[in-house]
Amino acid sequence: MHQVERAIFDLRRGLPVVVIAGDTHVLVQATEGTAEASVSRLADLAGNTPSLVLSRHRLAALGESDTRGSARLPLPAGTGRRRLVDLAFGLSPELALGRDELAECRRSLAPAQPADRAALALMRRALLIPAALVARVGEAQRPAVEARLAEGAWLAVRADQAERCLEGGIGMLQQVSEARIPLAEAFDCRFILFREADGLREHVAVVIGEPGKDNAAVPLRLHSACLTGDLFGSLRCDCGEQLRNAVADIQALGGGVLLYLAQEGRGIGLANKLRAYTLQDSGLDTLDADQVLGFGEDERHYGVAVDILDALSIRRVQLLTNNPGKMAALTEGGIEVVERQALYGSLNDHNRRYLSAKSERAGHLLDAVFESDQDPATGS
Ligand SMILES: Nc1nc2c(ncn2[C@@H]2O[C@H](COP(=O)(O)OP(=O)(O)OP(=O)(O)O)[C@@H](O)[C@H]2O)c(=O)[nH]1
Ligand SMILES: [Zn+2]
Repeated sequence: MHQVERAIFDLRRGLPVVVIAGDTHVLVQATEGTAEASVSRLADLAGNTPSLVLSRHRLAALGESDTRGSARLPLPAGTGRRRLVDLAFGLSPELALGRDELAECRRSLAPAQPADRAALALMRRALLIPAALVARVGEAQRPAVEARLAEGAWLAVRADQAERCLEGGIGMLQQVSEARIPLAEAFDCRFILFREADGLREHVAVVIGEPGKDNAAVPLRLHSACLTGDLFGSLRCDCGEQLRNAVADIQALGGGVLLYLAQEGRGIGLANKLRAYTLQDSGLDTLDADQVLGFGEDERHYGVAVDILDALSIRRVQLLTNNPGKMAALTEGGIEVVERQALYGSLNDHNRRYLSAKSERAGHLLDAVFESDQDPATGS
């Protein structure tokens, strides 16, 4: 997997990487941050017309609703940066491209090959827009590509390894360091830092008190990072309040654990969350905005949380959440969720639409938040 990690860095820097599937070498490059002439440059390097690999969520946003997987769209020669962005993550591709051209694009879609799926997995892991420029390397260009690999200018990764990069290195989490940190809401706290095998992401377990002493279910909060809400108190979400309430609730329950997970923006990363916010300002809700960018409604994987709980010898929990998906993920990972405790922030004019989309479309258990909102006795 070492090559895969290095490839992720190259892709984030805008360099091409070579994905090898069987006998085929495919040049892969990120779509975001591409230069005007990227498509023709890639065509020259590979000796073949590049395609754009789009996720099934982006395809759905383009009106291709019956697709089951990602697909590859051949790009006309001379496709420029603007057109690439319109196709990969533009808000109104039918306006930008025109209805007929969009229909033509949809007709020319081809099912994704292993190298294409590997390219998309790399983009996701790199927290880039999940759309990839790909070009199959022709026979004539192969020696030049191999020369660049040999001199270390480019990296090569195997498609099957790259496809697995989203799984993380299961069971390879490293417990790195820890310290006592008293918090305003809970004095007796230890912060324990865990690093994923590839060194790309770090997660923190905040252990409050001495949980699990008496074999009781451990009060547990899985909290996905939200820089804007947790740190700055953004009113667009309820994360900051939930974070502080979770610490206070765990303390009141006699101690437990809060996992602060590096899953900014439900796993799409801060750059994409900011893009999604801008899309929401033009009328989309939180799920549709992520879909325009090519993401599913929730891109988080909780394998890392299960690994941390294993490292802390926690098997039975009382989970503080409104998200049934978190309960299911823990159960699937072999953790017994004995009980759920709701955990709310408060409603305001800026987060109302966000919370109602989570409640109505993503199945989060937030009825109580909206009921109290409508209750005249509360004055809100
Ligand atoms: N993509 C995206 N992510 C968002 C948006 N608003 C908040 N988030 C992210 O959503 C995540 C919320 O995390 P949590 O509060 O742990 O999880 P949850 O799914 O709301 O579930 P519970 O709070 O446990 O009920 C954080 O990673 C935020 O950064 C948004 O509009 N778009
Ligand atoms: Zn938030």
